[in-house]
Amino acid sequence: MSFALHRVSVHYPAGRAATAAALDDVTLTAAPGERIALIGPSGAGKTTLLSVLGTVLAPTVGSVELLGAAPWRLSARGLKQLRGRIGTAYQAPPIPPRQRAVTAVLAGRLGQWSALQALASLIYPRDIPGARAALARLNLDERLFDRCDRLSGGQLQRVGIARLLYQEAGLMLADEPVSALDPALARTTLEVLNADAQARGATLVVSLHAVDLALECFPRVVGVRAGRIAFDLPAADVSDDLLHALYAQEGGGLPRFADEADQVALRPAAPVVIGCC
Ligand SMILES: Nc1ncnc2c1ncn2[C@@H]1O[C@H](COP(=O)(O)OP(=O)(O)OP(=O)(O)O)[C@@H](O)[C@H]1O
Repeated sequence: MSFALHRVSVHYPAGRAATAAALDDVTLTAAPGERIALIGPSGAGKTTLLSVLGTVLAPTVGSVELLGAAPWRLSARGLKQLRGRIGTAYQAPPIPPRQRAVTAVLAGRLGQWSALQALASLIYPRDIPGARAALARLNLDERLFDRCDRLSGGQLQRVGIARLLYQEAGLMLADEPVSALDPALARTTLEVLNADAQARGATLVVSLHAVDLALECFPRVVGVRAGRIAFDLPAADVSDDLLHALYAQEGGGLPRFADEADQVALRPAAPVVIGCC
């Protein structure tokens, strides 16, 4: 098993009532190599779920197993090692503004390097060809030595994804990783992530605002609503009715990347041609 969440609930310490748990009794498992899209309305709990999978958050209730380990029973050293095997790409990558793209990408392996190696790499990047290759997969290698505060939002997202690729984690997580990219680039980028996970047998879990990208690019789609799993299905089995129920509170429109004019027919009548993944 790549991960197993059993009856996991998360209550943020801000003093919310028990009925407003960010995650509410969630059970979810994935085998190695599975590629999963998380979809659901704003506030549904997608980021919270990814935070539990990334060991950023411990559940208030329930058990978590990640890559064969129970993270919250590990020693500090064991937890650090586990975190080195789990990678996350963020919508707004937490990269120091003055950091160069090469250093930001190499940071993907900080958890796998000794403190000395990590420190030395901050002074002189220790694997420039590796960073260049990761950026090249996203057509960004010409920005290798650029400072991150001189990149656009979309370029910065791709640096964050290059860092995830460079890490070669067994469990790859991404929270809205292509929100700043145009549709064509978003699809290509998701294709790269999927291909990487497939080639290495890694598990990939990606939250997406755009339902059409989720259905086109991922074999398994998990709908999250009000902190619960609304459905967990092969993409081909996700019906328009399920999607409209998932997004009912959003006024009926389904969030998608493709042209906004076509809000009604989310799914083509014929099977989706997966130009993506
Ligand atoms: N740090 C926090 N403190 C208190 N409540 C929080 C915190 N982070 C999230 N929440 C609440 O937890 C619930 C789930 O939030 P979460 O960010 O996981 O949803 P999401 O599905 O990722 O939303 P979005 O698509 O808008 O990013 C929401 O009700 C949110 O208000």
